[in-house]
Amino acid sequence: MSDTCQTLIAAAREAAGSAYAPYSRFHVGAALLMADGSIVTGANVENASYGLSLCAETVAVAKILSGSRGAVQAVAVTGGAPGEAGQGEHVTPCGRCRQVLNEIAQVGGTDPVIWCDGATGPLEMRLSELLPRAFGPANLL
Ligand SMILES: O=c1ccn([C@H]2C[C@H](O)[C@@H](CO)O2)c(=O)[nH]1
Ligand SMILES: [Zn+2]
Repeated sequence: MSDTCQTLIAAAREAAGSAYAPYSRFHVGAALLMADGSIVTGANVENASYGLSLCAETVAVAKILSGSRGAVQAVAVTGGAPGEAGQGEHVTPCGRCRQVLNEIAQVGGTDPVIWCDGATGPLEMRLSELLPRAFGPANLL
């Protein structure tokens, strides 16, 4: 595993510790590596009206697009029971988060590497592999 992957997964696991997930008790953390070397993290934020819950990746993307709007080079995602992120199955971004992540890819002109944390080691793929033929600005009039 590269140092970058290790660092980003560690940041995602730490972020998972800040999850507000009293309903699913599934704590997710996301860490996004910016082109300037900084790391932006997010954790899932649930709601008693379950459908209003926000995924960790979406929280992190909202931070970026409402702030610096820098280019994202890599993303790490992890999840699990409290204190056990990364100790189970690989956690891949849900369908909605793939589309949300595609927006930062458009803004930064990148195709970020996505590292999905899991007990057997991280899965690595590009956003374009997770979301082929994505809907984007080119589809709009
Ligand atoms: O990519 C994902 C998938 C799920 N979750 C959250 C949503 C919900 O709070 C909990 C269980 O689905 O995990 C994320 O944060 N990211
Ligand atoms: Zn999601």
